[in-house]
Amino acid sequence: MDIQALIREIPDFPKPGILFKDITTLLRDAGGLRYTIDALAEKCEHFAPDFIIGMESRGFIFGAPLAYKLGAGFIPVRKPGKLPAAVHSIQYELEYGMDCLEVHQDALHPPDCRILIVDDLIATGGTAEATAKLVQKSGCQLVGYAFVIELKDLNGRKRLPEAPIVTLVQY
Ligand SMILES: O=P(O)(O)OC[C@H]1O[C@H](OP(=O)(O)OP(=O)(O)O)[C@H](O)[C@@H]1O
Ligand SMILES: Nc1ncnc2[nH]cnc12
Repeated sequence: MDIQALIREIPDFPKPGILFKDITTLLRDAGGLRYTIDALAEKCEHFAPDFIIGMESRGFIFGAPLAYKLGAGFIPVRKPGKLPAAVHSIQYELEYGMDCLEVHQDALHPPDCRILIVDDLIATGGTAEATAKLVQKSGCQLVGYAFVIELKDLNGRKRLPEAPIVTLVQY
């Protein structure tokens, strides 16, 4: 299936010069959504993750159903002030600004568990890099990354700590 045809492009959002890849048009297409989750599952099965870690908010949309399909648990990484228990925090740079991510301190265990990072899109790689640092700090095994979309010109994959990267659509 051509899922690229279901991803809408919006120029100058949220700032001038950014060509925004809008996944809402993919998500509302039942066949497109199912295909996307199934394709991610097929490409990620061999990672045999114990947990998928997904970043707020678009990482939740793909991370949770992928965890369900792979028989893994799901760990949310959230924007500041949203998680109720003690957190680890990390600051990171976006294609269009700075942000911070948090994860529950007691979520990443046992120390030898296998973690797959999942998000909708990799641009500069800042979000995934920050999440990888949270995983590595915990001592858990980072087994891979999976993204629906990769913006190749931004070279995000160069910033990621060593682990295989799966992407479905490249621009
Ligand atoms: O590779 P990067 O340059 O870090 O950019 C990619 C990140 O940017 C977007 O999230 P955003 O922070 O816009 O939040 P959202 O998911 O809540 O829309 C996207 O969902 C990725 O998480
Ligand atoms: N160009 C882009 N489109 C959609 N989400 C993004 N996150 C970072 N850059 C983005």
